[in-house]
Amino acid sequence: MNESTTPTADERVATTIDKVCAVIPDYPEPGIIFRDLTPLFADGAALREVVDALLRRFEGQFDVVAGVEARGFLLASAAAYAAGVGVLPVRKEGKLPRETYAESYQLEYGTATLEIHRDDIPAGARVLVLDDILATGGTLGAAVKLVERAGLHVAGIGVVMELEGLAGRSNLTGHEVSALYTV
Ligand SMILES: O=P(O)(O)OC[C@H]1O[C@H](OP(=O)(O)OP(=O)(O)O)[C@H](O)[C@@H]1O
Ligand SMILES: Nc1ncnc2[nH]cnc12
Repeated sequence: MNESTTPTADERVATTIDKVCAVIPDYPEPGIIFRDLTPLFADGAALREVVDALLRRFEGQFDVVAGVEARGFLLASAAAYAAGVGVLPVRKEGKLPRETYAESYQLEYGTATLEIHRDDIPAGARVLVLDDILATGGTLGAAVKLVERAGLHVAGIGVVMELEGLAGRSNLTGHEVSALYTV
């Protein structure tokens, strides 16, 4: 908390996230503490608060918003609409019909591959990459590599929640990473 008694916008958004996030032990497998943000997405005021907070941190620094399938799509399309820019969908493998770049990665509970179309966004565009959670950073690390392989510039990375103990930032060195809430 800051020194005055009035919480800042960032403190308020962190309180909102803390209040609405559901914590599910042993999902999807034993030993994982799953942080479920669907109650946040279901709450119009909370959704607006987090999207506005993410946009505030990167105002004027991006031309397009990338969202990582699936939960990142919810944030990216809302943010892109509010900022008046387009969306770059970073998809799980096998969903995009034209030529793609692909990157495989590990996450807290498995492995996967992400893809983007090679030519959806003009080279040189500044991309804000959004997702709900930064855990090991495997997912966002792969998304960043894809954006760069497409000749685009990563303007920054925004997440609602960072699971600090998993050191995901180590997969994202050299990039500005902003988390609204850290646990
Ligand atoms: O930092 P990491 O260890 O890579 O984990 C974070 C990723 O895990 C979750 O996605 P998930 O792959 O479960 O897919 P979903 O969005 O389709 O549920 C989450 O939405 C992030 O994208
Ligand atoms: N612990 C976790 N909770 C929710 N989503 C995740 N993605 C990776 N790890 C996660």
